Parts: sequence; structure tokens; C-alpha cells
Amino acid sequence: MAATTTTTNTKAKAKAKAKSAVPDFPADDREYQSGFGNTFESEALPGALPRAQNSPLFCPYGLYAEQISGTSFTSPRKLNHRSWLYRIKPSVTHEPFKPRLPPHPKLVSEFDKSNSHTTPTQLRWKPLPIDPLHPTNFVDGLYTVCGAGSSFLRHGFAIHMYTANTSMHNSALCNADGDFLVIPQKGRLWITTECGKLQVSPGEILVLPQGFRFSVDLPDGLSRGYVAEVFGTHFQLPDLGPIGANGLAAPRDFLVPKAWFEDGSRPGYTIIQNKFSPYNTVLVDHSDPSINTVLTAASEKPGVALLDFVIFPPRWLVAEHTFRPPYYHRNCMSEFMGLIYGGYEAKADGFLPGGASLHSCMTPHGPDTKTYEATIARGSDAGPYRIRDTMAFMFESCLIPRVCPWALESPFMDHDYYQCWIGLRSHFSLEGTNVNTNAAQNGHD
Ligand SMILES: O=C(O)Cc1cc(O)ccc1O
Ligand SMILES: [Fe+2]
Repeated sequence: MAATTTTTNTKAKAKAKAKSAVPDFPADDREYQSGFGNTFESEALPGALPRAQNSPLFCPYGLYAEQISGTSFTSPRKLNHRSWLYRIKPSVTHEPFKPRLPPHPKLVSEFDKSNSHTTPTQLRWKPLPIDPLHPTNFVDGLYTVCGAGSSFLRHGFAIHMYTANTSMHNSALCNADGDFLVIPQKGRLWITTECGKLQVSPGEILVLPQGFRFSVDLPDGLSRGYVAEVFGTHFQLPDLGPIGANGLAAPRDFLVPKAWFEDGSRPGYTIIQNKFSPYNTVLVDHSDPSINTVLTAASEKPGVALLDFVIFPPRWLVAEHTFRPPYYHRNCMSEFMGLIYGGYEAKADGFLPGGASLHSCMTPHGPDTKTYEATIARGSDAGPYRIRDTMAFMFESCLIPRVCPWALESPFMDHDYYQCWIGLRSHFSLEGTNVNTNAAQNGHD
């Protein structure tokens, strides 16, 4: 249902642009407002916000008031989201929508047998090269890898990736299907939203709420990244439970644009995030990855995520007599992984920045043979070990993803992925624990 349109409003914006008070994209955190889920007020011109009511007969500066609802009107107060925008013209001032011709070839918002397939096989993709010649913008460069459910039934998710090289000149996307969580892996994104401007670099993430129009410029040209989309719910910060009031992603590290001259004056909840305080084991055993949840989109079942966004950032590994990499496992949730930079602790080879993997519901996976052997060789007395220069992430869902045919048939599918485990040898011994006598005694860095 996502549609592109050139609106009369966009033209009005183009005219106003010459007079814009804030023409550039923010380069500094202080140029934003901060706080996840906060209520913000921001004015592109002093006094642009009406006082004491939302919808006065005459708004300051002759602006139009317009509400964007992020939840049903009657949603409970603590879940209720809405934004009031005060605009030069209301967003309704555009010509009728027309089907996009040709339709986007690889964007899916409803997954069923006719367009996608489930497989228990472990899947891995190499990074797609970015074509420097054929002009492709962010929207045209999107392609769905997998997903589940339906945007029409307001339940489900989609995982897309993009490769692009051109800015979205003179056009904006309104994604009516769901929230986007964008993870650039290569190239900065300059985002112009109805609430203001954002600069998002690899290592940062961007949340674009359902229905806000936005346009993406690519100042670095060649760009690649990942996008998760959730239907019928919004991303929120996870509860911290026994961690306490602080830790993981802090609300203050989510930055929201200030109102931008052309847009009038109401910030919504477009957010970027770039800091994270990891918590983890300090004595024994490997923690479940939920300890690294940055954002979650809840399902109706308590504790069961429609989509969790989890990161694997640089950190110390300190556990005693513990197998420190991820354990071998089969998960009733499904796991899609990507890599922004560096290597991933469970895969010595083959999982590359810009690549991806999918381990569906109950599909076995875990460290590759090389990682396992190297871990055993370090021995049980390995000292504190710092994982550096890496940023992997996982989307984890309670729904079973269906994979799109172009992803299954992609020339960048790593058909030898399974080989990374085939070499795992039996260490079985009736004598008891098979201790490796060559074990290194001390720390690694
Ligand atoms: O499969 C993976 O690599 C992701 C993952 C990481 C981890 O530390 C524990 C469980 C898990 O699924
Ligand atoms: Fe896993």
C-alpha cells in the first residue's frame, strides 16, 4: 500500500525552501530534541504553535492544523500516539493517487504461498554489490527479503534491504503499511521528514513512524542497508526488569528533529539512536540475546515480540569456564541477522558486512567450525576478551518468515553456508570431559 506522490504540498515546500531558516542536515546531536516517546514541541518560527488548543479557528501565521494519528483515537493513554502539525498547506492538497507504473517489482507487504516460501534450511546471503551506474534511489532500491503476515490485516512484519546511489529528487514516500526501522550499513542518509531533518550514519538507526512522508538524500552516493517494517504496532523500548532504571538503549539517545521551516511546527516521533550500554554475564554462561534488545515491537502475548531489534556491539567477554560465543540452539522464534561492520563472534568466515542470514523457527544454528575450534583452543582459563570493531544485529520474530523468490534465487545466496558446521567433530569420550591440553592460559585481544 505504500504509494509515492508528488503533492502540491511538496511544490509549496519547494518554493518555501529558498527562505528556509535551517537549510542543512543536522551534524550534531544538539541540533535535535531527545527522548524516546517524549512529548515534544518545536517551532520553526517563533509563536507558530497555537496556545491552549490544537485546532484554533485561526492558527498563527495562517497555518493549517493537521493531526497524524499513530494509534486509534481510543487507544489507552499510555499507548496513544498522535502528532499535531501546523503547515503552510494541509497534506491533502494533492491530485488523486495513481498506480505506480511499473509497480515496484520487489516490495511485499502481505506474505502467502503465492509470493513467498518458508524453509527450515539455514540461509545466508553475501552482500549485494551497489551498482554505480544505474540511478536508483532509496525507494527503488528496496527489496523485500522475507516477512510474515499482512499489512492489510495489521499484523506482521517485513524485512527489506536496499542498495541505492541517488537521492529521492522531488519525491517523498508515505508508508501507510507500518513503521520502518532503517539500518544504514554503507553511506549516510539525509532524511527530510514532515517534522524536520535527520542525518543518519552507519552505526546509527532510524525509526520512521507509519504514515509520515519522507524523502531520502544520499550524500555519499553508493549506499546499502537493512529495513525492518512492522504492521499494526510500533517500536518501543524494552522493559529493563532486574537491570534497573539504566542500561541498554537510553531514551535520551533517541533524537528527534526540530521543526523545519517548510513544515510548520509540530515534531512527531521520528527518531534516531546511536548509543547503547550493553549488559551481560559477569561470571558464567552465555546470556540470551534478548539482553541486547534495543527496540521491540510487541505482539499481543506478553513477552512475545512481533519483532525485536537486538544488537551485538563491541564489549568485554569475561565469563569463567564458559563457552563464550553464542551457544548452539534451535529457537521457536525466527532470527534474521545482518552485519554493519567488522565480524560476528559466531562466524569466523562467510558472514560479511552488508550480508544477511536467516534461521527460521526451530532451525539449528550456532558457531561455525572455525569459531568452535578457536574457542576450545583458548581453553577454560581465557582471560577477559574484548570484542572490538563490530556491529551485528538480529531481528527476532514470533512469526515464521516467508522468503521472497528473488532472495531465494539470488546469485548472492551462499549455497555453501551449511558447510560451516559440517566440520564439527565429535569430542565424545566415555572418559569424561575432553579437556584441551593445548589451551591458551591468558587473555586475547
Ligand atoms: O544465532 C545467533 O547468532 C544470534 C544469537 C546470539 C546469541 O548470543 C545467542 C543466541 C542467538 O540466537
Ligand atoms: Fe540464533
